[in-house]
Amino acid sequence: MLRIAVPNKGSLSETASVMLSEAGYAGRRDPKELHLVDARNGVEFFFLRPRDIATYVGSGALDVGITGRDLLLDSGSAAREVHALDFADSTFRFAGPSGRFRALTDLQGVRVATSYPGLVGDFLRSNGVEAELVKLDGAVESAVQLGVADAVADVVSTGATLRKAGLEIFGPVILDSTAVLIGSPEPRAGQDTLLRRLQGVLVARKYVIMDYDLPLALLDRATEVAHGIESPTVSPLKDPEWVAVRVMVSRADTNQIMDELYELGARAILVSPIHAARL
Ligand SMILES: Nc1ncnc2c1ncn2[C@@H]1O[C@H](COP(=O)(O)OP(=O)(O)OP(=O)(O)O)[C@@H](O)[C@H]1O
Ligand SMILES: O=P(O)(O)OC[C@H]1O[C@H](OP(=O)(O)OP(=O)(O)O)[C@H](O)[C@@H]1O
Ligand SMILES: [Mg+2]
Repeated sequence: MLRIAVPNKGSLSETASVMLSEAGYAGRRDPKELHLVDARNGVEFFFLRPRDIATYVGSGALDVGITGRDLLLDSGSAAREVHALDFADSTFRFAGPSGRFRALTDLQGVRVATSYPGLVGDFLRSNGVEAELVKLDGAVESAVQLGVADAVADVVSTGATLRKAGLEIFGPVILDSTAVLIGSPEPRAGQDTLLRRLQGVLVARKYVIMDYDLPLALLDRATEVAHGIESPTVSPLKDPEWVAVRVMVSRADTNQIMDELYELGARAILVSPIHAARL
């Protein structure tokens, strides 16, 4: 049985569970449940703190897990990133009081508060900067105001938390992070099925199906507007001068593509969601 680590709390927990459920796996009924056997799918779930997941997977105790790329790198564990899962996107940045710091080198000799000392320590070392790391558990943005640090290094999404604390981003991007599927150093049996299922969920979220009718003579030009993943499906209509076309398009581009196809001469353009996919 494939043993899968899933975040039990925090920013990653809900979306990770929704993705697994869309991928056809059983979900826990009680949020306090720590272990769940899904015999039908041949997998076992362990609900753990996201920060600990890389440790379990890297040691080989569990086969795969869902965590943040930033947490994986911070852990220093031997687990590897298998695939990005495209949620909980964030950047990891340095920030300080407005105008106080400009460049990374300004951090030489100062106190930097973070809950990710592994990640930040590695970054500073590899850039030849020596700073004193102040390890905190969370709410790192308050550290400057409260006088325990001169700057912070933390997760930034909208930037609202930094702004409220009177801090300003400076220096290079430490990391672009997202939720990731991680695996133990040696790939495990059953891992590929989980990966394919999760990829199917990502495709279903990212793409829609577009159907439209079109004069056959315009097919090449319509294919330039929406070429699909491989090639559009083209079916005959009763009128021999017209065809029905089916193509996958990016959800984000849907309306722009509909406008362009309509301008070209396509009619009866219909868009439907994809519930599941295996490409
Ligand atoms: N505001 C945010 N937007 C996007 N991703 C975030 C945000 N906050 C945290 N993350 C991501 O979530 C992961 C951290 O998970 P964690 O469980 O610590 O979340 P949390 O909400 O901070 O929970 P906790 O309150 O227990 O610290 C990291 O990968 C981080 O990049
Ligand atoms: O850029 P923003 O959209 O404001 O989001 C970033 C904030 O969100 C997270 O905090 P969280 O709420 O998880 O609290 P924590 O710092 O105590 O973990 C993160 O640690 C930042 O503080
Ligand atoms: Mg947090």
